[in-house]
Amino acid sequence: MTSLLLSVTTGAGSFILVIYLQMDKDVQEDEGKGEQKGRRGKVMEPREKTLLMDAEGVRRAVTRIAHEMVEKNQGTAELVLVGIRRRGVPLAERLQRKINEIENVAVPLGALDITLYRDDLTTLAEQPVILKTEVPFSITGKKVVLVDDVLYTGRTVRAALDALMDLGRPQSIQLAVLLDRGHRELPIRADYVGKNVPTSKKEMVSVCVQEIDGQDSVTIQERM
Ligand SMILES: O=P(O)(O)OC[C@H]1O[C@H](OP(=O)(O)OP(=O)(O)O)[C@H](O)[C@@H]1O
Ligand SMILES: O=c1cc[nH]c(=O)[nH]1
Repeated sequence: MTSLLLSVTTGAGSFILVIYLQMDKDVQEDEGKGEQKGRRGKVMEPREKTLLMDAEGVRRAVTRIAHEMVEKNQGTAELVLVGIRRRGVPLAERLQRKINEIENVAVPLGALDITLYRDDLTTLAEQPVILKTEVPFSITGKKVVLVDDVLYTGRTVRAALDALMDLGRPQSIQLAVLLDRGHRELPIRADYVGKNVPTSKKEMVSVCVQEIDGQDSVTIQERM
């Protein structure tokens, strides 16, 4: 309850007038509890997560991309997969397994850490964690498919291209991502996309994979 104190002076003297203001019942009851309320007193959840892909959706996207890769490259000759750490790596492993199911061929698989190639390396507040780059085969002359979970500004992929070029001279480089959320800052596009999702820059997309996060999902929410 909110009250208003008014000092009133009349011919009969001065007195204090107390006016009690009636508020929306649900606002009134929750007053002082520190929760964020809407105009009608309802608790607002501006950072609510929305599910964009569940485990089944992720599985279907990986299966479709594997088929598209085989189709586009007319088989698996000279094809190699390189996942960008961290979540691009388990996705690349799944694509490798799927391609094996389709073509009965185990295409070579590598993992790339792009940290030292990031264009914001010198401005990072914390000491960056450098993970291992493991590409145990020559990429020279190969059709490399880079794999990552999210494509946003394109800066991670730019760094990955530089990291790859330091390893050899591929015949071509293609890009596969589970989710493309737009807002590119560089002239980069994906050859294979699990799902295109128009987003606002205020939003954050999170990909979870079983191997790292204990479940497969893609969610979107407002940034904190
Ligand atoms: O197109 P971009 O603007 O570069 O964004 C995409 C990258 O952002 C995420 O990685 P992040 O740098 O957040 O690190 P993470 O792999 O540890 O999640 C994601 O895994 C992509 O690699
Ligand atoms: O929303 C985003 C942007 C970059 N990287 C992500 O993983 N999510």
